[in-house]
Amino acid sequence: MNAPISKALLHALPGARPRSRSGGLLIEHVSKSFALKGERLPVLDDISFRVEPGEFVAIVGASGCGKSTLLRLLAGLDTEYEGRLQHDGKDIQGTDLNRGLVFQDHRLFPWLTVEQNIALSFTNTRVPAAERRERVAAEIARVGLDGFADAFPHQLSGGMSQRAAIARALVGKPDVLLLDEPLGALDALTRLRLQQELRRLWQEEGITMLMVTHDIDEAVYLADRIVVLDARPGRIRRVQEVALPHPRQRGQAGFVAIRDSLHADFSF
Ligand SMILES: Nc1ncnc2c1ncn2[C@@H]1O[C@H](COP(=O)(O)OP(=O)(O)OP(=O)(O)O)[C@@H](O)[C@H]1O
Repeated sequence: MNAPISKALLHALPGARPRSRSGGLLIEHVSKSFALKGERLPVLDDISFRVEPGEFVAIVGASGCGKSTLLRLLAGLDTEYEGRLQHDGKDIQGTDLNRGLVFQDHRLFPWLTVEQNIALSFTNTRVPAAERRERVAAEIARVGLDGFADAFPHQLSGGMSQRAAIARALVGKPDVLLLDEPLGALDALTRLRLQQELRRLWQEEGITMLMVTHDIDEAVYLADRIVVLDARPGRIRRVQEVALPHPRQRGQAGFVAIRDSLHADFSF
């Protein structure tokens, strides 16, 4: 009989992570337009792709091609669109704690502490107070903010604020994290550090991640697949597979080749 692989050993294997059974997303023939000065402005045109449970997918594309719009639709923040959006086979009809959302700006309330900001995710839920406290403390520890539960946002660095925002999304135990340029406002070193932490979180928890980023290097470092969008209206140009083991080495030939081919998509 084979000995069971310990969790620690499983995580030591390059690219290995717990197999997820939930957290699949279906985006099928999705189109979206906005009304602007009495005219329809088409923003997304016939977008179709799947995100498998536990997969890390990045979306890249020129400014204004509709990346954030697509993420907002998947979050359930906007329900006016054509086509079909499903999470684990169910139509997305509004926001759900099962789909955590992290934005570029942390959106923490300045008058609330880190702990209180994270606990806000439980608004309108029936989670008992003791369990709330326990889960908030666990997430604070998980994102490395031990000792800062009672700090206010102005007492945190940019990176710490983003960690708090990630903890707020995680406390609902989502099986999907929707990340809209979550590291875009950080300095280069903090950004590299948080990229590693996001990767570790993804590998350890098996949460499906769908991340919008302007940073091609970041997309190649993290994602299994990269969806490249064209602009006006947003259409899928191509989907790039990244079959490289983790942790990825940015100077490695395979990494550089994929990064260069993506850069070529955006050279004019
Ligand atoms: N509520 C809105 N009403 C009207 N137009 C909108 C609205 N939200 C977005 N748009 C338009 O939709 C287009 C896509 O916007 P979106 O923010 O999704 O792009 P993006 O790819 O995320 O851009 P960026 O990379 O610059 O963040 C833009 O032309 C924008 O002006």
